[in-house]
Amino acid sequence: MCDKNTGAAVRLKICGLSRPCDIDYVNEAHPDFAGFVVNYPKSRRSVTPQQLAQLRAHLDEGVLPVGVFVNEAPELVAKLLNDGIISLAQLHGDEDENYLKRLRTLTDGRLIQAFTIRSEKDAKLAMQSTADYILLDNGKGTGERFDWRFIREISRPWILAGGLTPENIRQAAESLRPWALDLSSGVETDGYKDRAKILAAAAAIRNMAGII
Ligand SMILES: O=C(O)c1ccccc1NCC(=O)[C@H](O)[C@H](O)COP(=O)(O)O
Repeated sequence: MCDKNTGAAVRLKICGLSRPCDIDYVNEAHPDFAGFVVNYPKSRRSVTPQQLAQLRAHLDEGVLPVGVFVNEAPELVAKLLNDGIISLAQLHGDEDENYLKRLRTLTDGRLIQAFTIRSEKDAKLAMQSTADYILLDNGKGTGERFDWRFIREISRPWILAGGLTPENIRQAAESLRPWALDLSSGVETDGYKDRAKILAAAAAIRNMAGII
């Protein structure tokens, strides 16, 4: 069975929020998910768990906060889920099935596992994840697409990420029919989230409702 996103509108995730004004922008645009890169100083988008809690407190109900983690201690990921600071955890490092198993003993929270897609084999491997959702990406917020030809049959809900912009998400949604689209660099200007681009992405998604 090819479980593409048939019928239902595609969901939108805006990722890499780090400033109070970024929260204002997503509260105005109302995507389905708002992503925060947590405890990963190599990223200019990284926030501490304390900053995450402060930012998240101002997020509108209905925009679900997602913590993005790179090889984080499962205890911290579980605590943020169990305390309701985040609604989902996105695992964006080298987390394996043992890591997921350990995390499942600590929390019932929903998990997204990210995969870097460099070949058809990578895409096939992603299908085997026991996470609730898989996210297919070009890396870690690189702003670049992976080769979409590597994606064939996807028999589970999946999130498309990497190099998406307000201008190309319609084509992406129509041709690949993912469950959700994830944008970060594509809604930034000079390295910061851009209100107009976030609103344009949300408008593009709304205009697609009923089309894909
Ligand atoms: O954004 C980062 O800096 C980052 C760092 C470490 C792990 C993940 C990270 N980003 C994940 C995302 O922002 C999205 O899931 C996705 O990669 C979108 O990327 P982009 O191509 O920039 O739109």
